[in-house]
Amino acid sequence: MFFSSSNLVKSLTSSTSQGNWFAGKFRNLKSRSKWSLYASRVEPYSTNGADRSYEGVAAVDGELLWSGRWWARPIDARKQIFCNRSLNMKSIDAIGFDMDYTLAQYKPETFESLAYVGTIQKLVHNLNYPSELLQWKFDWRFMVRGLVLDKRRGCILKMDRHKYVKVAYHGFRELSRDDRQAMYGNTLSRESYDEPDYALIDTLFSLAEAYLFMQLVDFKDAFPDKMPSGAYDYSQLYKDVRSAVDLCHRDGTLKQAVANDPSKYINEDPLIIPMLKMLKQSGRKLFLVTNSLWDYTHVVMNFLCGKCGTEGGVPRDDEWLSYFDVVVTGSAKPTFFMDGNRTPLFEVDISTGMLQNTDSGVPMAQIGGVGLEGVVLPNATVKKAHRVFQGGSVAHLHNLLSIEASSQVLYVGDHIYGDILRSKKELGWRTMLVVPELAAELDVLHQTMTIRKEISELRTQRDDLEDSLLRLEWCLRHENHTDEDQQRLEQEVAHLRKENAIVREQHRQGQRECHHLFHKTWGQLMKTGYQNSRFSHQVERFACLYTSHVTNLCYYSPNKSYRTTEDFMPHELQGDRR
Ligand SMILES: Nc1nc2c(ncn2[C@@H]2O[C@H](COP(=O)(O)O)[C@@H](O)[C@H]2O)c(=O)[nH]1
Ligand SMILES: [Mg+2]
Repeated sequence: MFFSSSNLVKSLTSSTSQGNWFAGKFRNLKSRSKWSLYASRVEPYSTNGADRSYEGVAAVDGELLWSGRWWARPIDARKQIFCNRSLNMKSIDAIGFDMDYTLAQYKPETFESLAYVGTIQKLVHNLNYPSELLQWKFDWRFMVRGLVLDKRRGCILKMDRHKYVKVAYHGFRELSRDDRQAMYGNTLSRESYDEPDYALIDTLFSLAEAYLFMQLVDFKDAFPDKMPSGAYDYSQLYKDVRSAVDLCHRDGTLKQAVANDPSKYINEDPLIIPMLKMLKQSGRKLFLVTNSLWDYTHVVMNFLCGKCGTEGGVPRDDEWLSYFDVVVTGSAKPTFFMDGNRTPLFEVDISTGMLQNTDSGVPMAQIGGVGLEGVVLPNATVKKAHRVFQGGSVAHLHNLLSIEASSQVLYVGDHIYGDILRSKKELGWRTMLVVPELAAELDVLHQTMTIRKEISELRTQRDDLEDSLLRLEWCLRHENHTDEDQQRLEQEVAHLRKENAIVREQHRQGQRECHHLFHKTWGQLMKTGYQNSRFSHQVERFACLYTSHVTNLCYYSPNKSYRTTEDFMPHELQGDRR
């Protein structure tokens, strides 16, 4: 027996008044102007490039560094370094950097478009895809990192940390909840959502190819007869796109264009040199490990660190090399980090690009490169002072840097798998992930603070309403009442059901709209509903630190002890509910 009749009446009265309160809240939230106000103020897409406009030119002389006059706490959230695993920088002897999308932030609107157009040209000219593809347009804002591409079904998915698919598109058509459930909802045979049937969109390099794949899926559905003979299924489309993209990276399509005009494709960053100087001054050894080859690395690093002004020209300048103790190009990460990797290490002659095998001493041409035209390499006088390598393994690197324990190394990269997961898992290096999308995400988080609080309150109200309803339904079914009480109960149950449906829908809609303020298709990068997204789950597991931009290191002492925020179990988040 749960209630006496008089208790029941009391509880009904309180439920009813709660219902009125909901109704008021509902009206309040129902006024769409509030949402539209936010919608109009918030850029609905996240952008890959963090907004750096607030930095100003003074940064060049170090004034904005943590040690400068302008240092202030708390640090602007967009510049903060967030900590998943405590890290005392005093124990770090060597700091390494990845180059592409870590030190060099590519401009998505130009660089990804270049990759998109180059890939289409290869599909049409090398793989017999119809020439009408050449007219296709690319929306560089559409795709985001963290999505999973289902090669067999031609779908793209966003999932939560438990690998439940929460948003799914086939081509550019969103799957209904029922279709999504039918395709991905079988809890008994949960997929790993990994290669070979799935591809993770975990680097910013993959956004253009994911977009193109979805376009091809729609195209194949609409015009199956127009596809080239081999493209009989979606997986084959994916393979073709992949090989076309791969070729763009290898044959100079992308790199020659960047070398011709770096400022068109790469954001300048006046804080790179102050950051490197500051870290070097602190006594740390600095190294660069990039998958890019020497000539391209020189172009990009020269642009970032050289004194080439804002015209986009790249005058000869070798100064960037002086900030690094060791530079490894063509590193073939993540294999570079693997235990037992026996890849030979070559020393690069930086003035000719020729390779010298460090074991046999036989000079040879750069492996894997096409030779970029118009790139001026350093002259022979500087080559003795700086050591640049190609290939090799982490064991070579540890030797070159005299590293005894891998926990003395911090590596900063952008690729969760290639840079972070392997170096952390295989080696135990400490890691920092650069997530440029974070800056825009933090902006929207800030702007939606009030609205998210209200949605969370609505969620609590929904749950309370549901509990009240379940309770009354139970009483109706299992207890004996006078006819009069029975009638009142039935009325109340009917009333609560209505209220519950309204609040439920209101909460669902509010949450959906709020998510779409982050990105109109995929929502918040780090969340799916109330759960962490698969992407943020990986960030949490493998990146000791994460931040929106590599030069945010400028705002902290190189001896800082980064400490994690407190973990919370659900029961600790009860607040004053007693
Ligand atoms: N051959 C391919 N190269 C690729 C692909 N995607 C990216 N890249 C190249 O890798 C490096 C990344 O450098 P890092 O500094 O981040 O280690 C850069 O040169 C890219 O062009 C690909 O699909 N195929
Ligand atoms: Mg990179």
